[in-house]
Amino acid sequence: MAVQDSTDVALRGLIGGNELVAKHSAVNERGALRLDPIHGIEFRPTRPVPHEDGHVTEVARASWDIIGGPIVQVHITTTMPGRIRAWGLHQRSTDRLFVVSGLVKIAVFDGRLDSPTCGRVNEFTVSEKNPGLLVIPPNLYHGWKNIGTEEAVIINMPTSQYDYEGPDALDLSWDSEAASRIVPYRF
Ligand SMILES: Cc1cn([C@H]2C[C@H](O)[C@@H](COP(=O)(O)OP(=O)(O)O[C@H]3O[C@H](C)C(=O)[C@H](O)[C@H]3O)O2)c(=O)[nH]c1=O
Repeated sequence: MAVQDSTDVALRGLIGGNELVAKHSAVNERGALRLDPIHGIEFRPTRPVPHEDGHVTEVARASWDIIGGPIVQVHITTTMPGRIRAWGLHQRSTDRLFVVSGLVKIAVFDGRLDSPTCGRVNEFTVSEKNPGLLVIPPNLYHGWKNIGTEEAVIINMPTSQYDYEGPDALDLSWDSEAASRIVPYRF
């Protein structure tokens, strides 16, 4: 009884201090993502299709609403284990990201003052076991961390071609003092 009492006191202490948190799933009972999306963000989970020698995973199809426009560039960017690439922001281009391999935590912050979801953060943990196409419209801070043990391979199909003379790519270093003031998210 004495043990129970002291456990109870310890629990109350933790709950009061917000240390003890409920372990929510990334999906709901129907398997859909449990997430309030940032205005303009879309995620289309993809089911790998088994065949006699492996799997086919669709990355993009012109018929999907989420694609939103023609594919003008496709590139692969990789991230080494433990590395963080953040925060990027495009003023005109939309990113269309697909994690081909590796385990990646992608975070997006809506700092757009005129957005109905201003201030919101979305987090997506994606991998070859949880694949999907993530569309990130312009003017959202975004980035990711490779939380796996292998080099992560990510396909991007931005809606504009990379402009060598005037890149539409702003960078706010994730470990800068400014980032800690502006973006309420820590990897
Ligand atoms: C897209 C592109 C880039 N580059 C050069 C420019 C930079 O010196 C270097 C890395 O560029 P960037 O960080 O834009 O590339 P990504 O790794 O694809 O960036 C991605 O991760 C970050 C976090 C984001 O914020 C971007 O939105 C996201 O696309 O490659 C080229 O030479 N050609 C190209 O087509």
